[in-house]
Amino acid sequence: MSNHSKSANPDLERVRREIDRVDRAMLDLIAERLALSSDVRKAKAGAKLWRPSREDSHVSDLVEMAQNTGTPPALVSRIWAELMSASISVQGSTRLHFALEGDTRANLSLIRDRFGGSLPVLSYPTSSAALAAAYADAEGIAVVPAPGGMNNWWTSLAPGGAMPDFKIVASLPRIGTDGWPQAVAVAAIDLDLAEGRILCAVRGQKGGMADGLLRAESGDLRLYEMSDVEAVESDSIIGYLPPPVFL
Ligand SMILES: C=C(O[C@@H]1C=C(C(=O)O)C=C[C@H]1O)C(=O)O
Repeated sequence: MSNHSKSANPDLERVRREIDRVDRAMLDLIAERLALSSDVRKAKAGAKLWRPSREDSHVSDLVEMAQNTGTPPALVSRIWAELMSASISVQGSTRLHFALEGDTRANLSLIRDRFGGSLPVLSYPTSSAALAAAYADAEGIAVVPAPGGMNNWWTSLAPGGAMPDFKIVASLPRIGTDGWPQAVAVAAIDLDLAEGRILCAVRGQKGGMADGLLRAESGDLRLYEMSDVEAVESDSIIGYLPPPVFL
């Protein structure tokens, strides 16, 4: 395209050429990153493609590195959400199955912030429908409202429930909150327990769990957030949320 301001504003032209140079370099780096993802796929050989704990700790490291340059954490999280989902979509057929109450537009933007725009998104009227669809899908991820209040779907993850190998594995939003998330992602993934929040479902503990933060209850089941893995019965663990990344 011709540019009439070319000679009129040499400073602007110079800066634009610099931006073009940076963008070309980024394009090459993106291609290089996507190519590495195909190598990861081969190396994984049958294991689950999506590793939320790797993604969250990676974004957390990047946010820390970006502190020196003033790049906003939310931007780092969103850009890498796009890059990582793109690499998963290159790798396989991961799909998101969501049921979120309230404003559809706000819910979709919550999902986009965590998963980017590359993965197929299917919506369902209820959390249990979204969970069932994700459960029946080999690489499915359910996105449902965080446990608490009327949200009792988590009881099916508890011992004796219908989906004992399903686990709560990620918080939405990923960053900007130190409290309980708005929504969580649930998938059949082995947990990598680290310095985060361990979620346990226990039955009939009337007195509560020492050091546990009660997050939800339904019938005689209670969901506690624990910080000490040593204090937890391993078969009560129904999820793990990474340490929050602050804005
Ligand atoms: C590439 C991998 O697979 C997925 C994609 C990632 C990425 O693009 O950085 C990170 C974690 C996984 O969800 C990996 O496990 O490293």
